[in-house]
Amino acid sequence: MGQPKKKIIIDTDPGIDDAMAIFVALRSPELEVIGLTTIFGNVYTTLATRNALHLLEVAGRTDIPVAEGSHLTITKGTKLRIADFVHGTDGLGNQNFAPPKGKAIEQSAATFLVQQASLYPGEVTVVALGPLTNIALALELDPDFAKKVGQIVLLGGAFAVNGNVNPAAEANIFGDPDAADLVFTSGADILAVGINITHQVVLTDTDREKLSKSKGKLAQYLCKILEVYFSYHHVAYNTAGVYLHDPTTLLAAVNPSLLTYAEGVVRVQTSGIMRGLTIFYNKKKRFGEVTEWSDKPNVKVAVTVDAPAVVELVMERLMNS
Ligand SMILES: O=c1[nH]cnc2c1ncn2[C@@H]1O[C@H](CO)[C@@H](O)[C@H]1O
Repeated sequence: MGQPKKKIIIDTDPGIDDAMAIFVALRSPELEVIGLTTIFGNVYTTLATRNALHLLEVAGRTDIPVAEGSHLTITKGTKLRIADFVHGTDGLGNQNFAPPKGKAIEQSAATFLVQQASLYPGEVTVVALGPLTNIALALELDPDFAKKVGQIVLLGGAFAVNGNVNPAAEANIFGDPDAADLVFTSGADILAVGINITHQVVLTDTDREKLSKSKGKLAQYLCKILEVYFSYHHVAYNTAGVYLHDPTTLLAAVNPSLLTYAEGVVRVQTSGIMRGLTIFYNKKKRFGEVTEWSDKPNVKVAVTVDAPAVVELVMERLMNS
């Protein structure tokens, strides 16, 4: 008998790298995926829900519930920035798959998150792969959510590096900076994986070729949808490979020793030209005056990653899938 499986809920905006992360999760014996919740980001929320249901059907895991998340930011903002230019207009590499047969459950994402965290206090890990609106709504819905949730492992922020939306902001934080600031200062056990980490984790053309030789159904499926993601990286970053944002974050939840992290306070810039900027206070200086970082709870921010080990794990779990 091994360790008990870690219960996880993946909050997701699928998304090509989300699809990879979901499949890696379903192929990780350490995890029990107890639900998917959906959010806008790579696509609008309605399409994120459709894609989440579709991916579970592809993987033969329609037993896993999907709860639809917010269509608006936490401040009821409707002007959303959608990264369809990264993932294709359908979010899954312009493959125009048939609509899923299944439906989302009645509960909203926030209600589902609160319910599961209350059902299994301290045991549920939320892996947040999109803007943090649903998590912030869960915190608003239940003031004890921060205490009840086991850990929130989130893909977000650009810590001491440029963003990917603009030099200041990373896409998930930019998607809902007010929600992100609420989550970072909530007191929950948070591990943030920023693009300072995920830009080190590259799936190369050679890896993709290897994946394409796999007989696995999921590996074959991913090779199809990856084309658009590779083209975008080639043009935008001039790389012969793609960044494994979401799979890296998922694996951080499986095996935290793939990363090292620092502890301190994170605040998010919510307006102006640096909207979405994440600033980490490392607590090295004791400031004489009260700052916006004073008396806020610590979070963990990843600072190094064993990138070859992450790529190897992703490949290993997908090759036989
Ligand atoms: O250039 C980009 N603009 C917007 N979103 C992006 C870009 N590159 C990747 N992502 C998406 O945003 C998250 C990481 O920030 C990932 O989910 C990734 O798919």
